[in-house]
Amino acid sequence: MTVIKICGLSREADIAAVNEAKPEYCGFIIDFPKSYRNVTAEQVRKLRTGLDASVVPVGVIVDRPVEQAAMLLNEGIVDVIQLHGREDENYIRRLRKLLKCGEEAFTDDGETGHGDTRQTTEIKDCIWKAFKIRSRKDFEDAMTSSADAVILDNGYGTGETFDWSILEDAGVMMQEKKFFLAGGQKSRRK
Ligand SMILES: O=C(O)c1ccccc1N[C@@H]1O[C@H](COP(=O)(O)O)[C@@H](O)[C@H]1O
Repeated sequence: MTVIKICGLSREADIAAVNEAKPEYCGFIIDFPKSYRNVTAEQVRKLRTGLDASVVPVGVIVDRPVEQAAMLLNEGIVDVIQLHGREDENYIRRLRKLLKCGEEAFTDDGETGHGDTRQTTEIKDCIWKAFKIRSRKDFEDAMTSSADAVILDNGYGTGETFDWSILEDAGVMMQEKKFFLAGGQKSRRK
């Protein structure tokens, strides 16, 4: 299944545009001042109130403390966190432990302690990890990540694609892991 994320929202006009386009996800670049799309968590909290409920908000962070990543999810500022720096497997493990949803022990029949029937996947698919792809090895390493989804990207919002020929014949691997192809996406790209 193909899903779309529109990233870099910072103004109410961006929210209005996303509400019209209705991608599955939209992204906010949080506390990364080098980006002209940079916003604070407080701005996201406010912008989110105007977001259509069908669009899932994603917080994009770069090498921020793990406690901040957990706070953004636990306080419901965003529903998904996209780790776009040098965060490693240890970081992802620590983040999972800090998540409130992680405390909601699932019973054997897959229900939470609150008696609701949410599926495990809905609750846990909230950690994405971005990888800068320069070689086949970069791609293969990305596919072994314990993140719930991986972002295959050229860099930090450069607006440019990486060499997609690296993914040639990778069909089977790409069926085993949720991934996003990022960087320089154009509506008419084939
Ligand atoms: O968009 C940014 O400014 C940005 C800054 C720091 C880290 C990630 C950033 N964006 C993410 O990068 C990819 C590709 O974006 P683009 O197509 O190159 O603009 C995307 O996932 C954004 O979320």
